Amino acid sequence: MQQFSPSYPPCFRHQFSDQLSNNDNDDNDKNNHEQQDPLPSIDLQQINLKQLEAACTDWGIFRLVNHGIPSGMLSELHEHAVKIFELEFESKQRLFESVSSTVMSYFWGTPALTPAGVALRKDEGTVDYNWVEGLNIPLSQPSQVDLVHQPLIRDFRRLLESYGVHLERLAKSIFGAMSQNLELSEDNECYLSPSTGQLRVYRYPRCCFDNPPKVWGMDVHTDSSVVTILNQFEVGGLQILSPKDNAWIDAKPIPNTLIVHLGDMMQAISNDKYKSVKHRVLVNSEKERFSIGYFVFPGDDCVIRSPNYKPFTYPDFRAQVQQDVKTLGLKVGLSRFKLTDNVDS
Ligand SMILES: O=C(O)CCC(=O)C(=O)O
Ligand SMILES: [Fe+2]
Repeated sequence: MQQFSPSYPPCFRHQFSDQLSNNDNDDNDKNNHEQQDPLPSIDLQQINLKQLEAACTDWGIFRLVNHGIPSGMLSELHEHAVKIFELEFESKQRLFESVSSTVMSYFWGTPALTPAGVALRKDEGTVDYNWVEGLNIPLSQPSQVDLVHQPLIRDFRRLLESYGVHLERLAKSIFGAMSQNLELSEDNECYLSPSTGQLRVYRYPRCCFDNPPKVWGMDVHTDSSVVTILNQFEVGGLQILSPKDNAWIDAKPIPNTLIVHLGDMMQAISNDKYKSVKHRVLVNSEKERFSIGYFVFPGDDCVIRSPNYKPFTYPDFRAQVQQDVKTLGLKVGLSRFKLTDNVDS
């Protein structure tokens, strides 16, 4: 029998036999290098508007190549993330209690957070954990990083800020090209507000259950953002629901490529022409998985006007999502703002 690491939150510390259980993801990992990548690919240095349009309408997700982020920066991010998550759980909690959530906050069990970075759970009922722990880093806040006395957090925050500068550049280019395709006017510039950028660094602990119920690293959802730019390190597990044939497909990690998801705000901005793609993360019994997501939103005062929707702002949307998660335990999403009775599929 092996005991899971003391760095895991107690609810993830299960004993398991060395003989590993059947896990969907084991097969995925083995086949990762053999399967052909099904996702469309966009070259950031020469964005082909036609290809981008097809990726946005047919898929709502694409792989970004030639993004210009040095690979050394990505490995450094990975090293820092490992170092922090590997701290003993109780010291990790104490460490994050000592810094402001405007710098970095720590959560586990759910990716749903309040604007202040606190994990948001359903009021009552079964506790239904996602097998994930994470760090939330709002890039919008003046970081005050010089005032942080914890070198581990201070240095990681600095590195994340440099990474954030690259991501802002990427998000602006992608959004600019999508705006051209959608013929958005200059009045709609506020639809993407880089000051809302936020990073999430995740560790998906190893997980082994001999018996279902099935546990998810992150269960099926759409992102609320305009766009999400995701970097997954080495270990796969991300799956997307292909809008083409409604089948789950692996979005495997390929070195030096990033994954771009269109989020709910982009679906609304495009009046449902582009899709906010459904995705989920599988658990893995053999390896821990790390990823970093960048999420960017419309400006707080920016009203989204789109024929299929009531005019709404991102804070209206976020408040509705938070209320639904608290009371229903799930995000209802865009259908709350639709003018017709057409509920999202
Ligand atoms: O870790 C991943 O690959 C995906 C994370 C994700 O979907 C999210 O944070 O919304
Ligand atoms: Fe997501």
